[in-house]
Amino acid sequence: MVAMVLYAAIIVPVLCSLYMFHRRRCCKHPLLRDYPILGMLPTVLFNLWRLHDFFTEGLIKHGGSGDLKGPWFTNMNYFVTCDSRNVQHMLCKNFDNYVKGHDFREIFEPFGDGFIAADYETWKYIRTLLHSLMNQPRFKAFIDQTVQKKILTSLLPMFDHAQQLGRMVNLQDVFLRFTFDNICLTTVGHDPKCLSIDFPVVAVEKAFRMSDKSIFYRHTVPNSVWKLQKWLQIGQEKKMTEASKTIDEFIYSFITSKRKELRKCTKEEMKEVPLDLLSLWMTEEGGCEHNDKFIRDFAFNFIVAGRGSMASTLTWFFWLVIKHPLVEAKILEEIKDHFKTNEKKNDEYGHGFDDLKQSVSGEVLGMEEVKKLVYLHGALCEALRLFPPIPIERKQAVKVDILPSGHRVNGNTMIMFSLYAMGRCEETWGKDCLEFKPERWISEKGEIVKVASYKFIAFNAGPRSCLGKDLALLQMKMVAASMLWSYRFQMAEGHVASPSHSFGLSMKNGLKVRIMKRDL
Ligand code: HEM
Repeated sequence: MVAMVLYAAIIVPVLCSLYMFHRRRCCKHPLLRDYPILGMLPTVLFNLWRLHDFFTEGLIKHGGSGDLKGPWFTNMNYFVTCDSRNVQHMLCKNFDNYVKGHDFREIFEPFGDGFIAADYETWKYIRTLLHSLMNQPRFKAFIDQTVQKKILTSLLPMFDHAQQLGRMVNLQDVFLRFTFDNICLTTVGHDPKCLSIDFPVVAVEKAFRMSDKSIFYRHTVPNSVWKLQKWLQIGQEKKMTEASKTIDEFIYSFITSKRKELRKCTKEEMKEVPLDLLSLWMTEEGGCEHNDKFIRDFAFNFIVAGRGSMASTLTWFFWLVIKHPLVEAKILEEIKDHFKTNEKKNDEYGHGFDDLKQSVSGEVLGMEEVKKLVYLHGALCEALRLFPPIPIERKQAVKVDILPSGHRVNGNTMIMFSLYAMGRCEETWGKDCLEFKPERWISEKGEIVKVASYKFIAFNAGPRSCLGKDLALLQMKMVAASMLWSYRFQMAEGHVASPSHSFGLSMKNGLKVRIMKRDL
């Protein structure tokens, strides 16, 4: 017995020292204090309430990059960076060496083989196809008309109703509902009508929110924990399974009905099919030959890509604009200068659409019209710089590489880059980087200043950059212009804006506002 205790007294410290030595070797550039066994977890938990700002400060203090180590045995170890040279290297120059990887696909399992989680040939194939579909003028015209109708028939009437009743409205919830209806119309041609005056609970929209939550949860615990929960079907994993079932039923029902309709069509009739993305894809050469699961993954990924990011940007944009009345005044002045002195002409969608515009109160501008609103564009870019909807992205190195900052990454190193911190770097944005200044986006000639995408990173950079960037900016300008033109918004008393603990950068407790009609 005594021998055993003596043996343990020698072996345990030796093992601990070896472990510490190994840990120091692997963690040459610690970002935070590395505690025995628990790693950097205690410091992260202590600062959870201001995580993005905390990481921004830490990264800037350490020259833009460093190691983040999770507890022992969890394998939650990352190289973290906000150095735009590293990001340019990973996303553009040495793109092939940095993939989403197997771990990402496991965590993002509901995304299946869709473009968000896929790598290599599968990703390349879908990207090429999407690029050609999204660039068709008739698809852009379809989105333009869909958004205008949605603003006129759902968004503005809902604000009118709330304003008449003197009700507070949670703008974040409104934008999530609006963008969900809108992206469902764009993807499958169906309006789930989440945005209406009674704020209904729509099962499939609720399921998408739950799926977001579950994927975030998987980032916060070791893989073994959520996998065990999934196997036992308990906790958040049980909710994920239920949400996936609802989402799948929703998407598969459209795939089945579209297949049936298309089978009946002659070649000539094919040209007249609806212009939603799924119909367009399924009428492409070979489009119908993909199996249902492949088309389901495609639709799921597109709905996710087009939903949360716009809702998040609009929420932070309105919060910033409400806090900066001078910016609001300049946006209104710009709209007035361009449109309110002349008769607006917008008859390209025919009589039916014009009749609709006559029959509802409120104003809406089309995509061609909002292109002229440079200051509003700058204000939205500023919101995206300070509050990128996807605040952190992850990549996995395939082979050993030396980053421009001098850090070495090994094959399989997990890398995170903070888009949030990159928008707040003094070297890129100057001493006033924390200020909301739409003017920084406008040149002396009155044009939008072009910033390299690996610096203005909200839409990602390189071959995997956002395919919906231009459409998203135009749609958000249409929404913002029509809302600001007709209403004034006042923040609820005592409202504190802080990011919630979620995968996207949403606002904790939403954005509650009082609405007043604007007299111009
Ligand atoms: C404010 C709005 C938006 C922001 C900030 C944004 C941002 C991003 C980011 C950061 C990525 C890279 C994701 C990754 O690889 O992990 C991405 C990809 C993508 N986005 Fe957006 N997005 C927005 C709106 C949209 C909209 C409205 C659409 C579609 C109508 C869209 C379509 C796509 C597509 C198809 C990709 C995949 C590109 C690829 O993997 O090759 N996005 N977006």
